Amino acid sequence: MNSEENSDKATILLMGLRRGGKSSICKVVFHNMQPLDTLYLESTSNPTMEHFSTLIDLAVMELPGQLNYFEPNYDSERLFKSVGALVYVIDSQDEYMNALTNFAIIVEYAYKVNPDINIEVLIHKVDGLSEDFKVDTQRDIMQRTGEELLELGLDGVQVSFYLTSIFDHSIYEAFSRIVQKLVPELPFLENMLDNLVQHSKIEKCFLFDINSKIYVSTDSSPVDIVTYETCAEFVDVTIDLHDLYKIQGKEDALAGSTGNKPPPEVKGVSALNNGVVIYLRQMIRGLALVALIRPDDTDVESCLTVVDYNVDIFKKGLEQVWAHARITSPEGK
Ligand SMILES: Nc1nc2c(ncn2[C@@H]2O[C@H](COP(=O)(O)OP(=O)(O)OP(=O)(O)O)[C@@H](O)[C@H]2O)c(=O)[nH]1
Repeated sequence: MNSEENSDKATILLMGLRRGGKSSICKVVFHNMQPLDTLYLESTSNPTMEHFSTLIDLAVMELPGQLNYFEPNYDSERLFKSVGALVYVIDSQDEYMNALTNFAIIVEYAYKVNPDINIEVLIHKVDGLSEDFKVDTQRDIMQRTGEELLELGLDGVQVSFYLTSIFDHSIYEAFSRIVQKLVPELPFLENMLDNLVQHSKIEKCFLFDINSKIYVSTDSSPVDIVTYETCAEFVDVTIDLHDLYKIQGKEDALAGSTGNKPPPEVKGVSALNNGVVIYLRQMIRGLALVALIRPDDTDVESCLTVVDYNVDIFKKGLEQVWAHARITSPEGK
């Protein structure tokens, strides 16, 4: 593991006991694998590291459940020092007492070598639990974790908990919040989005990473999971449609008819049946802005003209702020 390579990246460390769901989470969120296909994933035996670039250069490292991080020839200190967030996956469908003890030991060590580390717990595979049982499990895990940490004298450590499953949007929502904590420009971005919302009859907007459907920022109004799902699905639909035209574009290029025109910007607008208009525009660095617009008594055309104008300004703002920011991913994702 080359820590020089990732020292300037926001690194997320994914840990947990065997079969907890770590590889599945990586494959589904970052590689668009269908959730059911994860049933056949082999157990991971070596640490794996993946790099992604959105607004920040992000690395996600998965440590296999059977690895002993504290054996002398494993450089855990260097590892934990270079990490922005420790994400610990707990299988909620399994007996989790061992996981909680293991988690507390890891937190004790991680916090000692890196007090700035964000500690996040995914109470995972909740698709198998009834609504009541979900709440009980969350309460039980939070309480027991608190007790374990208290015993180690770590009661001041902040831990965030998320209920997740790869079979719905909860895993994307959790990762969005985890990644956002690692974006230093977040308050500034939120401010820009709030400005956009105020001046454009927008109800809610998200800045999505197109590949993973993680949102790297949103305006400051609360996020409702249904709204997030609608917007994430609209990203998929718009990109699929755009890809159809991309093939057409390639054919035109072969026929020599497109010249040196830049590729067309991805854009999509659609009316939902509750009077809301959903709007998508491609931004920089593989991002897309998705907004829910409520035109009310204004006519839709003039409302969209204003939105277009304001989104242009927002995009220029993003370009200026990130013009000198480095992007290192060779794949340019
Ligand atoms: N029901 C349900 N099953 C899941 C979920 N996420 C993962 N699984 C299943 O859990 C099993 C183990 O998943 P892995 O991703 O291989 O677990 P891991 O933590 O990477 O395991 P190791 O590589 O052994 O450390 C697989 O059969 C997945 O299909 C989930 O959200 N819900």
